[in-house]
Amino acid sequence: MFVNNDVSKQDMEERHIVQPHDPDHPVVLSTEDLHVYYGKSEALYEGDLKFAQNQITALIGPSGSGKSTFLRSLNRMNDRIATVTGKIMYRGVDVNQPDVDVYEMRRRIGMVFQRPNPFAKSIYDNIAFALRLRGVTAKKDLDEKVERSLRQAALWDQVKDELTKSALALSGGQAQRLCIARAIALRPDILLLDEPASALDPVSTSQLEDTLLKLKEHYTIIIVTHNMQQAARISEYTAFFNQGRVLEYDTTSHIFTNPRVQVTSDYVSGNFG
Ligand SMILES: Nc1ncnc2c1ncn2[C@@H]1O[C@H](COP(=O)(O)OP(=O)(O)OP(=O)(O)O)[C@@H](O)[C@H]1O
Repeated sequence: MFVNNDVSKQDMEERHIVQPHDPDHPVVLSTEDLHVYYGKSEALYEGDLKFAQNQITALIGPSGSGKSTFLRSLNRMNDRIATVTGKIMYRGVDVNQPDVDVYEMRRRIGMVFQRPNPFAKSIYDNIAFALRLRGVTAKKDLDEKVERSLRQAALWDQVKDELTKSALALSGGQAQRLCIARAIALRPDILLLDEPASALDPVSTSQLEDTLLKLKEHYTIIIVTHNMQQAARISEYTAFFNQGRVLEYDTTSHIFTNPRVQVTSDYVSGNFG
């Protein structure tokens, strides 16, 4: 009756995966036969997903279903804590190979975490820090890049007169946008966000969503969220995870208005568990 853990045979038979295929938004990242193990315990089974350029993809599903495990594998944040097998194809290169320069890869595939984690430095230096490490030292260049990043993260107008102030004095929503500015300062291609609004109030959450909608003009965004309305509001594609498997993947409108898998339907309508 049951295949691994509590995924029922019915869920597996109903499994419905529709990969994006839009010529205007080609696939930039895909996983093939991705499995993740914490010790001997398998946390992710066959995560095969494709991600479309300049689109937002939401990863949803109950707690412990493997969303963060999947997301963190994409730029190898799980390297030290898990065994990740399978391919992670980024623009034709399997970045899950041992000879890949992980540091450089993470410049292209950046991440923003659940809790805002600004450095104990000034607002300016939070962004300039990584730029300097990468050899940007001329003040004019740094100023330009700091401003561009803060503008894209919709924080510039609020902080432009206090760039030397400690980042630790920012509100939660501002601090999270600073972390986004920090991530985009290096001009990544893909932005991974792990529940970035979970610690924010509704106003800050709404501002963050507006920011993400603008950022998708420049970046491909993959976001883990527990907030169904948020997924519905901002994403073009949604993947539903359950018990370490992707049970349904489709356009967000399909997932929310016409889900094919019963457990997806139960989850998005709040009848789960
Ligand atoms: N560092 C770790 N060591 C061991 N097991 C882990 C670790 N991180 C996650 N797991 C396990 O892997 C499974 C998937 O967890 P994961 O955090 O990916 O789920 P999730 O869907 O993101 O959950 P949540 O929504 O609560 O963040 C769970 O059984 C979890 O206990």
